[in-house]
Amino acid sequence: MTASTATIGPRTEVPRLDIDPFSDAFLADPFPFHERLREAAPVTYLEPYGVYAVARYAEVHRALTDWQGLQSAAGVGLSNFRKEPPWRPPSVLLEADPPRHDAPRSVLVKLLSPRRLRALEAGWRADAARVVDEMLARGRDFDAVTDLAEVFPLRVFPDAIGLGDSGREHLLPYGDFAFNAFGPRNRLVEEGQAGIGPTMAWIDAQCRRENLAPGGIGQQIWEAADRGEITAEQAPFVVRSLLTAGVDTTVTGIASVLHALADRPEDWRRLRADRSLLPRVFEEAVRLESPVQTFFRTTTQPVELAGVEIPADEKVLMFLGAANRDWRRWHDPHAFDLHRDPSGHVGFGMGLHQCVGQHLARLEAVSVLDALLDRVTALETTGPARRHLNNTLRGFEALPMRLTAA
Ligand code: HEM
Ligand SMILES: O=C(O)c1ccc(-n2ccnc2)cc1
Repeated sequence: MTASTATIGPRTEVPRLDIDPFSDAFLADPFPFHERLREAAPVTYLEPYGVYAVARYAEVHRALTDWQGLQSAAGVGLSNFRKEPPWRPPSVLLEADPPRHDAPRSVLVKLLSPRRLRALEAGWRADAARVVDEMLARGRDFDAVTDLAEVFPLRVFPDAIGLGDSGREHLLPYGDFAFNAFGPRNRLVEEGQAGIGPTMAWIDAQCRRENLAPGGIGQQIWEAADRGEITAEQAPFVVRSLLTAGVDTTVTGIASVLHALADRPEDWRRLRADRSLLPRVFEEAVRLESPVQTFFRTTTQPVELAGVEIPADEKVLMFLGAANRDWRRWHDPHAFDLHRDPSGHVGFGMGLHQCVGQHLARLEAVSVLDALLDRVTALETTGPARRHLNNTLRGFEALPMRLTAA
């Protein structure tokens, strides 16, 4: 590590670190790098990309909530939309600031609220039971990723949106590419780029009103446009945000919670006896594993952060996963603790852009966990987890496991 320092702000030096947060080494095992970033200073400067970085809880929380000083409309990836064109029309939520951000946000807050999702709950729980029964019928050994975490979201989410039956195989590759695209044009983006054309065309087609089934969330977005809550120009992009975010995130989230709970017989017994703990278990898994590891902001003016003045028009990389394991905020931060109060974690962001899909993600995860807890008395790993590398998502290729049927 070459850590030279340079006085960038008038008062506090900012360590310049030679750390590439999108290298295979970092993505495969971020924790040693998170430690270096947190302990170097509240604000650091990453030389490989010429961006500022925050990794401690306090500064990440500040960057997430100061949406005027650190905006999303210049992109929440490495690319600064003020300097280079985005790879696709920007998100009308994730890559928008008030006032443009407000109407699409309020439509999704309503359509994805816990109350609205309750209408889906019975069906999702029945589907989770079927998926687990099908798995159990194949024997004790399974892969928590390919047999469960990837199966269940694709079983329930496209139907909830109102997608047609054909082409759903495009959803995972599209999400994987979009989450890679928040990073630099590295190998992960290059590999995803090849062949993305037909996938992008399929995604764009599914956003059109005529391809969305009546009663689905997609159609409800178009009906919000009919009521003038959003414009007809915004409607397809609101649908697109759900297609982009709706699968890879929950696949990663479900795999993360199974990875956290495996080989913990005491916790498993506790949960079989008391299901009211499940929502908190999911939140603790999202804190500890942080399926979404990073997002950027862009300074709109000189911003003072922990005594450092960051000039205008600079990219600031927020290490959500590092903040969620900061000893300054969390007792025993690297431990999965069923009894901890995980509220305040930044795994779903914080403030204006906080994840509007978190209730849907939680309902999927709780449905799967409940179905497993009903049928299984022990969940053990039978081999090493294999990581799936992505510039933004921290997920798995494989999670070999063995279960003991009740
Ligand atoms: C475990 C699963 C998930 C995680 C960890 C996650 C994480 C996040 C994070 C960190 C943000 C904040 C982004 C920022 O501040 O720039 C966010 C925003 C968002 N999420 Fe999620 N997400 C998940 C699942 C979902 C799902 C399933 C959906 C949709 C069905 C979704 C839709 C959104 C949208 C639309 C935004 C933008 C909100 C806004 O800009 O106002 N997310 N999510
Ligand atoms: O509008 C988009 O394209 C878009 C919106 C939200 C996400 N996201 C990230 C984490 N949870 C959701 C990703 C893409």
